Amino acid sequence: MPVNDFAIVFENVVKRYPGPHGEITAVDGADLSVETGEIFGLLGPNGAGKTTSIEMLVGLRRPTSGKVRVLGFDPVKQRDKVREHVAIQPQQAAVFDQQTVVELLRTWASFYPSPAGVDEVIARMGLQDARDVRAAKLSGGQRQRLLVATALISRPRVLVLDEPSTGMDPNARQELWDAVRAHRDSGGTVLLSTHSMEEAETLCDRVAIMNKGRVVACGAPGDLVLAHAPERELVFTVPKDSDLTTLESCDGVVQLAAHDLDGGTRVRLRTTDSDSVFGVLTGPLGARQIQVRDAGLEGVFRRLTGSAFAEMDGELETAGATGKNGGNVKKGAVK
Ligand SMILES: Nc1ncnc2c1ncn2[C@@H]1O[C@H](COP(=O)(O)OP(=O)(O)OP(=O)(O)O)[C@@H](O)[C@H]1O
Repeated sequence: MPVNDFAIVFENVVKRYPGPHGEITAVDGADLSVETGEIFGLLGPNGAGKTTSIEMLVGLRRPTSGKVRVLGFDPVKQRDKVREHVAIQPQQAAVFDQQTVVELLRTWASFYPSPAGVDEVIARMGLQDARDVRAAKLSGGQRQRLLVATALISRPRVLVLDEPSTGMDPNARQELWDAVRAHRDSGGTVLLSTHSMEEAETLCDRVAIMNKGRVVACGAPGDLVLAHAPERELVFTVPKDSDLTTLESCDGVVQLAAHDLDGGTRVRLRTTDSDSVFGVLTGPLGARQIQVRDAGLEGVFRRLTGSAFAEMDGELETAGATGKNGGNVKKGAVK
């Protein structure tokens, strides 16, 4: 796809800030491209460079080097064009506390030549009950949704949200997600930063994981899990005194723990090749109550930015032998 067909393009983007002990490299050669009509998530630990990237995207900061394009426009040189088509949720300070939700959105709508309908945006953000409530009296979640509503009022082609669900309860978050999806479904593009793996997995078509100013992985959440965190944990029940040696010798088995219960033996197994294990489970072993869990995006994130698969460790406290694949195959307590 030619560069101009992407809604957002970063090519080898570097941003350095002056610091007390020399320059700080906030973004260190980042490359990414966001297609028109997708919900794209930026993930990364604190200080990874997400906010700096967003600020460069909307023309608030100039890259030290590299190329940033939004809808084909240079956000620094063509800031007016970018303002016309790209909206970012404003910061809290931009909300006038004494205005009601409807008054405030009417004010925002007056800034644009062909704004969205105020009541339509109120409904889309689930703010009907708060329509005539002053901004000062809104809950944290309502206020956050109002900020996103002010961005939607301009009918942006690209909607940029910096940690939009912060402070929202599950219902408010669901409404936000529905509004973001509706924006995508009507042809818009969304770029959002988030610290919530659930938000990234549930909402985003693709995500980029940033670490130390670089994009270290990019793709659909499911594809990233397959590529970077292939381990699966399987928990199942087999008849008491089953011979587990065939299972232990399956390709990819990393760890196995077994614990006798009243109705059989409960087994917890970690493997990088669940297909090879499944044949044995459903065939000779006659396993029941099979549960499968992957590490999700959380596992990818940990692996690429720090520790790997830590959430599964510690649950398998057992003494054991070494399996065929070199990992520890352990037998003992399973909770
Ligand atoms: N105006 C600034 N001046 C100097 N350094 C800055 C400035 N803004 C950000 N930084 C530094 O640049 C790096 C990247 O910061 P940035 O805020 O872009 O990261 P982030 O991924 O958004 O982090 P968070 O998740 O905490 O918001 C950090 O080391 C930060 O301290």
